[in-house]
Amino acid sequence: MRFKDSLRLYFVMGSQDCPGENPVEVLKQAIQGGITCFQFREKNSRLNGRETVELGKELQKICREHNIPFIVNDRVDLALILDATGVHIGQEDLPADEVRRLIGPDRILGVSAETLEEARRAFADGADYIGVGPMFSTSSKPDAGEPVGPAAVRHIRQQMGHRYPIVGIGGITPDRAPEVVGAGADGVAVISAISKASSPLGAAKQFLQLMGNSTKL
Ligand SMILES: Cc1ncc(COP(=O)(O)OP(=O)(O)O)c(N)n1
Ligand SMILES: Cc1nc(C(=O)O)sc1CCOP(=O)(O)O
Ligand SMILES: [Mg+2]
Repeated sequence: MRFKDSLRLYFVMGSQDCPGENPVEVLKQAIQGGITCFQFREKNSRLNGRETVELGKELQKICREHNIPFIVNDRVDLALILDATGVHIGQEDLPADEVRRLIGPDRILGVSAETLEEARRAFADGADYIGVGPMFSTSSKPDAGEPVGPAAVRHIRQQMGHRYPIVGIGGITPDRAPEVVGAGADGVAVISAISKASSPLGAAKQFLQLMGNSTKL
């Protein structure tokens, strides 16, 4: 499977995203439901460094057992400690070209991009894929800006062509996912619609069912 195909249903989660639930169980269910990639995003959480590494190891093990790419958000140090598949960084994080140097050629590098200029720069700096968002309003990331909508994906895709992997993120629910892939994204990245669903397994299934064979422009 090409990495691009792993972006179809990209689940992003940290312990802060599933209050009252065990993140390990949430991830297991999401995998049963069919997620294709996972990002460990421990952000403003209550865990200390050691607890973060311990949780990361548990989640990484489950991903390995199911052949799911395991991406670490923001932290190159944690990605290296966990021997992660890759790392995802945003525009306010370390520069993408420096991160590429640190992680080497074989790990996956994801970079957030809102505009065509940021998208071009990300790929020039060594990104394997970009995360474009927020697609819709979101309560999972208080510092996310105004929604850029699927139109931002459409614009980047039309200008850059089909070679570049793109995932939409932010406020995406199963019923809105087809708009995002219809605009040209390879897939959707999702926190709360899976982590806070009464059944993460059912939610993941619903995403895949509704996206069906929705194709890119
Ligand atoms: C797949 C994906 N896309 C975008 C983001 C957002 O990254 P960033 O802008 O650095 O914000 P934080 O996630 O660090 O709050 C992402 N994490 N994943
Ligand atoms: C982590 C993240 N990044 C965003 C961006 O726009 O770059 S929006 C976002 C939060 C996504 O969570 P939910 O699926 O619950 O809306
Ligand atoms: Mg970040």
